[in-house]
Amino acid sequence: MAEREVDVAIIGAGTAGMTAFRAAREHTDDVWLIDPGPLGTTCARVGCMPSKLLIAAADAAHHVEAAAGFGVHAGAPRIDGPAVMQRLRAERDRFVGFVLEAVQRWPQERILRQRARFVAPMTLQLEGGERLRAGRIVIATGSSPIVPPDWREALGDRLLTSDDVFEWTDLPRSLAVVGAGVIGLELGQALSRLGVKVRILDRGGRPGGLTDPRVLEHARGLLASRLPLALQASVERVERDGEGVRVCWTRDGQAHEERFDALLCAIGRAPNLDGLDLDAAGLPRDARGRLQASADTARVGDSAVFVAGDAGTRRMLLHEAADEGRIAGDNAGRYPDVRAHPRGTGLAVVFSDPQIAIAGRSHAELEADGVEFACGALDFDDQGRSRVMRRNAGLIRVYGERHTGRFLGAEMIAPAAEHLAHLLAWSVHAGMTVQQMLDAPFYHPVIEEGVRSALRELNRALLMGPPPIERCLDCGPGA
Ligand SMILES: Cc1cc2nc3c(=O)[nH]c(=O)nc-3n(C[C@H](O)[C@H](O)[C@H](O)COP(=O)(O)OP(=O)(O)OC[C@H]3O[C@@H](n4cnc5c(N)ncnc54)[C@H](O)[C@@H]3O)c2cc1C
Ligand SMILES: NC(=O)c1ccc[n+]([C@@H]2O[C@H](COP(=O)([O-])OP(=O)(O)OC[C@H]3O[C@@H](n4cnc5c(N)ncnc54)[C@H](O)[C@@H]3O)[C@@H](O)[C@H]2O)c1
Repeated sequence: MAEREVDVAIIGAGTAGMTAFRAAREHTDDVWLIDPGPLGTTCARVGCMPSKLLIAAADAAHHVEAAAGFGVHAGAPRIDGPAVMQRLRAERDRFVGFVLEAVQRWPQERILRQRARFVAPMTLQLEGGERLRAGRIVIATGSSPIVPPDWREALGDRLLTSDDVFEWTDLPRSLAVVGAGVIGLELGQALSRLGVKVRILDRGGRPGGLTDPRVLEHARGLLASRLPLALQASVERVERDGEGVRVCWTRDGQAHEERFDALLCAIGRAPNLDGLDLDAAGLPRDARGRLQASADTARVGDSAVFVAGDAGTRRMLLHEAADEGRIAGDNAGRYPDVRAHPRGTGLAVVFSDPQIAIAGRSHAELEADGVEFACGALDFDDQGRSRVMRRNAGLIRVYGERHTGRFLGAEMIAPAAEHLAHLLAWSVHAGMTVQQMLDAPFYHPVIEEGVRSALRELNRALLMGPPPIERCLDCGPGA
């Protein structure tokens, strides 16, 4: 059997694998990227980009309906499903094209379009029969939607995941969405706004991954008023009903049953490790069979194997995959001179309406770490600029460290949360105190004035500032 000795083998050519490839090649040319394809990354093909394209169409429909609140009457929007999906797929293909162009610029002989699995420590078997013995290996195989096997068996092709949605040529009439995590909320709300009869069911009560009890309570009420959302709903049975599906669930002791065209399963994603035959790799794994890599080196134990992106155990987010790919690739390239790279500040955004975001450390993380912290809050109901735009719904809570006044993080369901969260994550990243943030300029009238009000309350709670002046003039009317 052909066996090739190589310096670095990278399994998976998604975002993490591609950044790892680039970083490792700074140290050696003998770097091999292995992926059966289709290339183009989850982000561009079936993730971040197509989901945001669907949300953009939904927002357009929503703005038409919301215009009446300003006295502007455009009539009921007519949704052309095939046109919505056609634009989505065309733009999606454009984004995928950019990724493919980048791969095509690399030395093609170093890209092996095959699936890999371990047959021994540091030895990979490729589908085509060849074996690679690698000095270092980066595992960047991404993740896949979790689908209960009995649901798949019962529903067949009427069970969909986010991987299927962006291939649609038209919108369905109705859809059960199971899971109100990031994917369920984003896709469920967008489809609902595009006229699909949607019901979102979640067995838990933490939509969008929020952890702050007050923000959570606010979010539950706000989302339930805008979305067909049932939290703490337990799906008891799913079955095929002709061309559609029947979903039976219970909530508060009450049984419900409803028929839909299909069921979108959005109950989480699991790292793609099953096909790797990790037992043969001799790598330490946790109780769930996942690879535990050091956050700042991406290295698994004291092995020469590194993990990056969704294949690891940290947050499944694009910028995390890119960072980890860079760290894993750099360390695989320079091995054994492994270096620690400080990790970026936490930042997560759900593109629902209102958006949900966590910047810096979450409430749950601060509690788990035993940090002494205080909170400030602002309800956007009366926030000046938000009210002007009829987007005055949401709550932000900001956290600061007692004794030092250091700003630690925030959770929110808020208008323009994607922007507020960046501002706040950057403040955490820069190590700012709450007072330093308050000394920075705030324009008027802007949504950020709401953040200032929350920070003033926080500074007071830290005993580092005066009591906020109710309806103060420099906050702008209503801020
Ligand atoms: C619907 C959806 C929306 C999202 N929206 C956002 C968003 O708005 N913002 C955000 O930050 N994140 C978002 N994400 C998450 C983000 O897309 C992922 O965190 C990121 O793309 C993961 O990149 P990766 O490199 O780890 O995996 P991938 O890009 O999936 O790459 C993994 C690669 O490994 C290959 N592979 C697997 N097994 C093998 C094997 N045995 N041998 C060889 N190759 C193999 C696969 O073919 C694949 O090409 C979204 C995800 C989804 C599903
Ligand atoms: N905007 C973004 O950044 C973005 C967008 C989409 C996806 N992503 C990434 O993809 C990951 C996966 O997203 P996801 O939404 O699939 O997972 P998730 O972990 O965010 O949410 C899964 C939800 O499903 C619920 N659930 C689990 N089992 C269930 C069951 N049997 N019945 C009913 N509900 C059940 C859970 O309570 C949870 O609320 C996210 O964690 C995120 O990292 C990010």
